[in-house]
Amino acid sequence: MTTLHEHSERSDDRHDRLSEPVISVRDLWKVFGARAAEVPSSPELCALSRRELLEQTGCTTAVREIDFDVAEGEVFVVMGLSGSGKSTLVRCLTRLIEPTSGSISFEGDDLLAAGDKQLRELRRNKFSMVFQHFGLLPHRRVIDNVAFGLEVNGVGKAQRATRAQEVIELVGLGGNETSYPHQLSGGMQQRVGLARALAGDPDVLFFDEPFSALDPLIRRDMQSEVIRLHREMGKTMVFITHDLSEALKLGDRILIMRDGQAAQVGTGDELIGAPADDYIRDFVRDVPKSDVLTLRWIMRAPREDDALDGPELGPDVVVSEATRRVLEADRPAKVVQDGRLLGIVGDDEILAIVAGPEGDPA
Ligand SMILES: Nc1ncnc2c1ncn2[C@@H]1O[C@H](COP(=O)(O)OP(=O)(O)OP(=O)(O)O)[C@@H](O)[C@H]1O
Repeated sequence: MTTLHEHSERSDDRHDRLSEPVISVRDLWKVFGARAAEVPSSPELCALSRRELLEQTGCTTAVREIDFDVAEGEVFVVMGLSGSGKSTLVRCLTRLIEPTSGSISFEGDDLLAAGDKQLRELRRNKFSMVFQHFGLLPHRRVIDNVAFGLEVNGVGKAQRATRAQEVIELVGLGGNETSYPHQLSGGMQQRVGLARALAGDPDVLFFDEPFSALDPLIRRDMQSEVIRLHREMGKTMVFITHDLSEALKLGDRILIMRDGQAAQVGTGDELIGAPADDYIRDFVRDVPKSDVLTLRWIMRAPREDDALDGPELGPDVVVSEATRRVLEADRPAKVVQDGRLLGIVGDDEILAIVAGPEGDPA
């Protein structure tokens, strides 16, 4: 499994970004089938299993009672197994699929009330998508693929060439402007996809399993690239994946879906440190906890015989990064925030996570 250090570097500024949500989803349902509209408000139909519902009504509930907010500048990951409803949910957020019921607001406006014209505007100026299969135009050079959205939006030739060149450099594709997609590797093609998505300076980037088709090493490069771009540009991102390590690496918060429902929404350390149920516990079982859990999760109250002059560390420092300092010190580390002692962490707390038995931290 990949190490998750990038995630930990990112977590420090996570708490600084509380603001009005960019996207706000409440009680969202998407049911497929002729009788779809009946399902959300019918206690009898809601009580049926997926299979029973399908047999009795011909309907499939892909998204069920989902609530979440995405904050400005947040990377919000939607993850789950195949068929759990990830794509349907995210397509509802851009109205590529019409939800059956519930509400979605985008930048404070009711997205479900938007007419065709408004939707076109939103898709042109506010949303961008990056897909698994790149969606590049084969007969256009890299620069023309990147500039395509700008061209559609009526941006003049000189201006779109300048902007396309800018984003091409940004994603590390400088020198490949005149290549055709088939002349590029999968990773480079996906960089073109990224550049194209960034060209119009959207408010939100939606990623639908963008790296699933790439080799593992290229995939890691691309994940790091997304983290770097996010650091540089601070864009709000909604990212679908079925890969937990990818979710933990990229996500400020992660929504884990199961059979259309939200099994848990939380930060990586919340999912690992406080799994909502056995399903999540099982899901996160193989994650190296020391790479995700922070000192906040393992600290304990000081005892009378504890020396309180050990090294000071913040509560959001990841265990794997604190390990050496704690083990090298001859007294426990103090977990301190804003000058306040929150708890202490000694060798035992560290070793229970780094070397300890499989299972949840105490
Ligand atoms: N157009 C449709 N008509 C009927 N059922 C659908 C339709 N689209 C999706 N579904 C069903 O809704 C459920 C959720 O599908 P969805 O594609 O959103 O899941 P997913 O988590 O994105 O899966 P994957 O990772 O395989 O893409 C599945 O049971 C799927 O069969």
